[in-house]
Amino acid sequence: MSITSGCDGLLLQCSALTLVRGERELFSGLDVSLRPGEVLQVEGENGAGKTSLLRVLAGLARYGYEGEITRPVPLLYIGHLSAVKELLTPRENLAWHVDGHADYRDSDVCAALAKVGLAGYEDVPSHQLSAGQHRRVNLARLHLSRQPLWLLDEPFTAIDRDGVASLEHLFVSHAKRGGAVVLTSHQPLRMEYPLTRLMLRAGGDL
Ligand SMILES: Nc1ncnc2c1ncn2[C@@H]1O[C@H](COP(=O)(O)OP(=O)(O)OP(=O)(O)O)[C@@H](O)[C@H]1O
Repeated sequence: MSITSGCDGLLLQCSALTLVRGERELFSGLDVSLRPGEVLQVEGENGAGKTSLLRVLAGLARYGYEGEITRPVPLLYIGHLSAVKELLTPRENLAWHVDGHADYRDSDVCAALAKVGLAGYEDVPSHQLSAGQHRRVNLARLHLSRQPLWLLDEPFTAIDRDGVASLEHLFVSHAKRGGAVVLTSHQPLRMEYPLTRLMLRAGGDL
């Protein structure tokens, strides 16, 4: 995969971001910029605004915020809730996500499922999968991704220790290829790669 960034080398930029949910201002004056090769971990206690921030950065929230956000490159957002359709199999779920990209083959889909440990589960109805296997179906999208920027909300939820290590390895590979990753997580990352950390504090302090 070759990755092209914006003209100033940025994959994402937001300036003076203020986020309001309900009656509460979650934070204000937040500046974030992502360059090729960066991994940013967003931290903070429950309710601090991590999911809200990622959704705004992904362009999924149309109101409730002020500030300027520039997204010069395609991005992949994977939220913390399961996007897996229960009536479809893992193979059908992934195929649905890449629908419209004629150059993805069924073998690519199966290879992505194998990389997240789901070889042999391709055609099992998704409602028969465990919580961690559901999560892995979602995360298999990373192996098919051509988007330079990944925004991942709690990617390690329900994932076992080996799965977490594989994901960390995948993030580092993506960053080394010139991509960037923003992820939320309550747990410390163990990857041997420079990490930028952003702590959100409930009440608005950054
Ligand atoms: N649609 C909404 N309307 C009103 N308030 C909301 C909405 N979505 C989120 N909130 C509130 O915004 C705050 C931040 O929520 P958010 O989900 O971004 O936090 P978080 O840091 O991701 O939390 P967690 O670690 O528990 O996942 C919470 O107080 C939540 O109740």
